[in-house]
Amino acid sequence: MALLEVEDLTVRFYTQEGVVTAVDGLSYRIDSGEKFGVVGESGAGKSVTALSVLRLIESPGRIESGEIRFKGENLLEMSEEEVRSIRGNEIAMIFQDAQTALNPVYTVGEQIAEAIEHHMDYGSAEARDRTIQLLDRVGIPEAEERFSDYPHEFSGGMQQRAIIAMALSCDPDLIVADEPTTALDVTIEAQILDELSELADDFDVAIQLITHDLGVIAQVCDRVMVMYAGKPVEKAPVEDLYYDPKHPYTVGLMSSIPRVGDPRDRLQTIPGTMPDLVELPSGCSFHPRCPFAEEKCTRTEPPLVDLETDREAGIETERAAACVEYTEGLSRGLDYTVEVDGPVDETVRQYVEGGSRE
Ligand SMILES: Nc1ncnc2c1ncn2[C@@H]1O[C@H](COP(=O)(O)OP(=O)(O)OP(=O)(O)O)[C@@H](O)[C@H]1O
Repeated sequence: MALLEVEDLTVRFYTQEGVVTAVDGLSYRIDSGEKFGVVGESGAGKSVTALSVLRLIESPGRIESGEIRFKGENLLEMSEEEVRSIRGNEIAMIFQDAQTALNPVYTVGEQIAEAIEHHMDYGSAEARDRTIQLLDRVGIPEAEERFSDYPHEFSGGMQQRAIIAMALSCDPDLIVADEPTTALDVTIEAQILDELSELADDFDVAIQLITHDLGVIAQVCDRVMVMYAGKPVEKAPVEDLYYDPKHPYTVGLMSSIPRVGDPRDRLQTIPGTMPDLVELPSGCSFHPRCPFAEEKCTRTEPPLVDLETDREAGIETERAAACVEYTEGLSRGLDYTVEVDGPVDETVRQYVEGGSRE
């Protein structure tokens, strides 16, 4: 059984500008111990998806429909109390901004130990020992001494490590990590991603990793879902996505990953911006930005198609894409080639060695 199954999830925000459909009929699954990536530009609906899984959508937002099954139980039908006991316990979260996750008036160690005492029913000495072990395990040197440091005495990278320790402290089954390393220096980012990936294996915890950066996905994830304007446009095992992307938007995201020896000194981005979610373009939402778009793309909204069965993709799908090419067929087809130099999971490291991000 999958650990998490999201089925046909729709989330809307009722704003003064109109009704924003931030997530639209989204389905996916994450298996136990699996590292699942969600990627897309700003406004794709990645964070809203993550907040839905934690049942943290607040007014003016509303989960309109769908099911979110965690270990077979629909989170959307649970009482607030039941959800609270799952949150932070069986499902932990890591957000981008360490400052909001760590309370400045308590020491780092106290905060983690308190979470352990609260969720795991440990005594204070045991909780302290476990905290020190965890701080050490996430790569904080002299963990015993650093237990009594305040958050401001930690560097940004160390704060993020402490947050990872906090997330792991209650032995969760799933960690939802939303842009966990975006605020960090590129070299530190690569180190922390490596460790996160290793820790997930060691602790047998699944990860839903949210990022706008396919290089980050490459370093950590097994499978990936690419989102655009609230919908999945492609789902694939990470290697397949890199070597053989099926959706033009994925190809656009890939061209913004720098590579070693690449003469470009700035990231290429996909021309145009994410559409207004109150009023999406007709047909395929990506068509105004798609270099392969034809007239028919303005008429038909392509469903996510399972590329192995040619049927509409369900939550179990391994390889799927939502492009007119896979339903009606484009008259000129999708004409691109992809060149990947070296193993996929070294992409990030290569570019760290190759130069700076800007
Ligand atoms: N509190 C809110 N009020 C109104 N609209 C919201 C709210 N939160 C999200 N939205 C809408 O949902 C859309 C998707 O937001 P979401 O944060 O999930 O995007 P994202 O893919 O995570 O991008 P980012 O990387 O910028 O966080 C936003 O563009 C916005 O229109």
